[in-house]
Amino acid sequence: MITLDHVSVKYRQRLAVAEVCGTFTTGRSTAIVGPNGAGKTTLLKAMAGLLPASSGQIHTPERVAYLPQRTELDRQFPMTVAELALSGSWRRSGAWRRLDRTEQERAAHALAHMGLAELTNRPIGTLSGGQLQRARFARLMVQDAPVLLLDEPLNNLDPASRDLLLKQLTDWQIEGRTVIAVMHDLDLVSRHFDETLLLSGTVQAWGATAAVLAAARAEIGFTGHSLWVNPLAEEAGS
Ligand SMILES: Nc1ncnc2c1ncn2[C@@H]1O[C@H](COP(=O)(O)OP(=O)(O)OP(=O)(O)O)[C@@H](O)[C@H]1O
Repeated sequence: MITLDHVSVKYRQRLAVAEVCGTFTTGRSTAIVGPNGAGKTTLLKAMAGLLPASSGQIHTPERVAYLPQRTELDRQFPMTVAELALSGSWRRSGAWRRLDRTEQERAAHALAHMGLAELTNRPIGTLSGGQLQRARFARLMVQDAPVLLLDEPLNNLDPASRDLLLKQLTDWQIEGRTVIAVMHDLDLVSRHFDETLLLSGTVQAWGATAAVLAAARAEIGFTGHSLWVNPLAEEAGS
């Protein structure tokens, strides 16, 4: 169970996320949704331990794996697809220790599962967007963490890659892992996530997906592409 207790996160003096309180239950999936600039990525990074909370407490008793948004920068690392997947075993093998056969087999299995068996020796810079995201998912599979924090995992993908990764999200849920993902596609959210956190600087709603999305649509017309006002952005005068 991950608990957020009055969590706020600032960039310099400016609040990006304010007073978030709530619980992510072990084994449940949660979508974090909200308009641009709502603080979704910021909250996920804070939960991954990559940004400090400026106030409040984040309790994450279990090990987390974090998938940042995909960017062009990802392609610029001089590594192969196999090396990317294998880097998920870092915690078990240590940065400089020789990687044993078990870890290599684990990475090969994850890549095959992601349909990348033929591409293992390719530099990641030569992959398509969908192939790269599948390789990044293979790395997550190798990490084998009980909690997955995923930032827009299904954005801008070809249909085949999207379906494959969606199935992987479902498999992780069936395995009892806690899946927390920033999502923009509310149809996918309504079909695949148990709970939804609607964020706009502060928590607007958090609970069962059907109820949160129904309230969001009815009360504020939030469609996933809305121009809904972020109160923290208003405060900052932007
Ligand atoms: N590194 C940074 N330095 C300063 N301000 C930042 C930084 N990263 C984000 N912000 C600001 O914090 C606020 C929240 O940004 P964040 O990226 O968390 O939003 P988001 O909900 O993930 O948005 P999107 O849906 O557009 O990805 C925004 O006002 C943004 O401009």
